[in-house]
Amino acid sequence: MARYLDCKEKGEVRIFEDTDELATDLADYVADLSELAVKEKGTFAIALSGGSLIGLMSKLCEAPYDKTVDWGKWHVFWADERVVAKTHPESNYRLAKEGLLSKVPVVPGHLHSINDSLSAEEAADDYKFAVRQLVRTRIVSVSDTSDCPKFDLVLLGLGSDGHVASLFPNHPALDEKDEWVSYLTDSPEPPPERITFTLPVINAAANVAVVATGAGKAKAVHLAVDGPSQTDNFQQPPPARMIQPALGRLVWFLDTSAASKLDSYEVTSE
Ligand SMILES: O=C1O[C@H](COP(=O)(O)O)[C@@H](O)[C@H](O)[C@H]1O
Repeated sequence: MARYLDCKEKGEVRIFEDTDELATDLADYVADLSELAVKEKGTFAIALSGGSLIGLMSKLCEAPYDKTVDWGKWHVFWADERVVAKTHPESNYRLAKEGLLSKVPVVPGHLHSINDSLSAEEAADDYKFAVRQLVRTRIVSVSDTSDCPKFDLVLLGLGSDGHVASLFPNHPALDEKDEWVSYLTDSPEPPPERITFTLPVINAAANVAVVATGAGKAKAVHLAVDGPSQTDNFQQPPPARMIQPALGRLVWFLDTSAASKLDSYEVTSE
């Protein structure tokens, strides 16, 4: 049975007994947002991350979602990508293609992956240009408060160091205020070359979900949701704590292990 915790500042926190229950709720959540966006504007612009998130989305390939989701209206982006060939084992595109996108009828031309023949810097510029074209043609909405794209949903994983997308603790990419896409050549986790949506873009989304499972993520979840204490001595809040959609809705999907160090929420329903 899932527990739902609510906090005005840090969004809704959903805690599940196991990853199977989490995956079922996550599939419902994505399918509902897809239906709403398609009804309202004719497309669903979703940004995926890599890592364990993709395995947790696998129920979307199964009944009823394989038939009920309007896959033809999906436009898929990557919140972060490793600057490697699309066939490389570290490619987030490859992970999503193999684990999800090759199993559902998404239109191949609606998969907005990076140009993997460019350098990290060029790939970031190129991706920003590609997103800009899709904002111009209204495939992706525009934020009500800035010139940023407003994705219908940005799905994020969470690193045990608190990173989201490829926004790592104390990295200068976290300070980016103007660019939509940043590049890294010094990622603390391999591979070193990556591109990532910046905080202004993630925080302009209509919906952001952070998905984390396992005890290895518990400290990062606590620091992101409850916030660091003074004794934690952080130069800067962990990246996941900086996910604060301006007008959008933030939902955390956690299993009990990842939620086990949370301290500051009151259970509102069961
Ligand atoms: O490097 C990355 O890590 C995060 C977290 O991955 P996980 O396997 O620990 O869930 C992921 O969200 C991000 O997209 C990826 O590039």
